[in-house]
Amino acid sequence: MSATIIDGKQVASEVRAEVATGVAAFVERHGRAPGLATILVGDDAASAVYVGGKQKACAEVGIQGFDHRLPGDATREQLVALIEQLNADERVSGILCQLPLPGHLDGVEMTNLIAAEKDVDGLTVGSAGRLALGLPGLRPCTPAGVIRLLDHAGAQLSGAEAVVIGRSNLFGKPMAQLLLQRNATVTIAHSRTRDLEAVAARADVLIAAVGRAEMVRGRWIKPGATVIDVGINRLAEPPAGRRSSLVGDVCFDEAFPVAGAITPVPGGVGPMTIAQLLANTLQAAELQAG
Ligand SMILES: Nc1nc2c(c(=O)[nH]1)N[C@@H](CN(C=O)c1ccc(C(=O)N[C@@H](CCC(=O)O)C(=O)O)cc1)CN2
Repeated sequence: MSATIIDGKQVASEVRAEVATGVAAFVERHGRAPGLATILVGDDAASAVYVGGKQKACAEVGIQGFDHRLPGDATREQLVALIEQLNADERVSGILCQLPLPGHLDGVEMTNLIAAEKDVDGLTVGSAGRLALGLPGLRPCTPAGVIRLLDHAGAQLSGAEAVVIGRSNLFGKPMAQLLLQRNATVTIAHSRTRDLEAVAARADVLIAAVGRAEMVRGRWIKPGATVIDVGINRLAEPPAGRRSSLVGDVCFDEAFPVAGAITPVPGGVGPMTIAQLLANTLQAAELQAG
């Protein structure tokens, strides 16, 4: 038996359709659209693609986009001034600062300047604290998107052994918190974890976010496990028999015959990040409107 493929593009399009309906209702009630301001500092090619995708997605669901670009040598003061301006702008319901920032700027410090009610990335200290305490709030987009995919796949989370490989603020830590809220038994594994393979092999739900192409091999996977691949690694050319040069952190061809369900790369977790951002922007607008 081989795995069911969890189609992130399809689930993301369902989320986008729900958001479009919600935005239309918001416009009807308030006579204005929710607004999302994106900030891109520098000219990192991948970040520019992601920000472009976010702006395009806003337009498609009726959210007003504000696309702010600063040069790669922008000063801390310039970025602080922009965030403060957007915090005060009533047309802006949500603000996100695309990560990573250039090395001279501190992503944690800058993100944390975003007003709590506009923190649609869910990355400020306040949002992270609310998540850790189990209080309602805006949740980081990729982990929230993964929960939606797991629910779509019918994964049983309560009581499940969940292993998250990766401990970033952007993904691993909030992912673990969301799984804990769903009563999973959660392990966060990382580069210093002893016998990572054995830890991974315990998982009913295995989530890989390590940033190393195809590191998770088929033998690491418990038969029937749900495998979520958060990695996006661009190879010089597509692997044999594939059209895309993007691969995940999981060796898909080895995992597919062992897993019960698995996300592909591309077309798995990635599309959920932007869909969830749209949902968070609508949620933020609704909360601000009272
Ligand atoms: N402030 C933030 N910065 C970053 C975040 C974030 O959530 N907030 N996440 C990532 C990048 N990211 C969004 O910003 C993102 C990554 C991947 C995708 C996506 O749709 N991937 C596609 C493949 C696209 C390609 O061809 O490269 C897929 O997996 O199918 C969307 C958004 C880091 N920074």
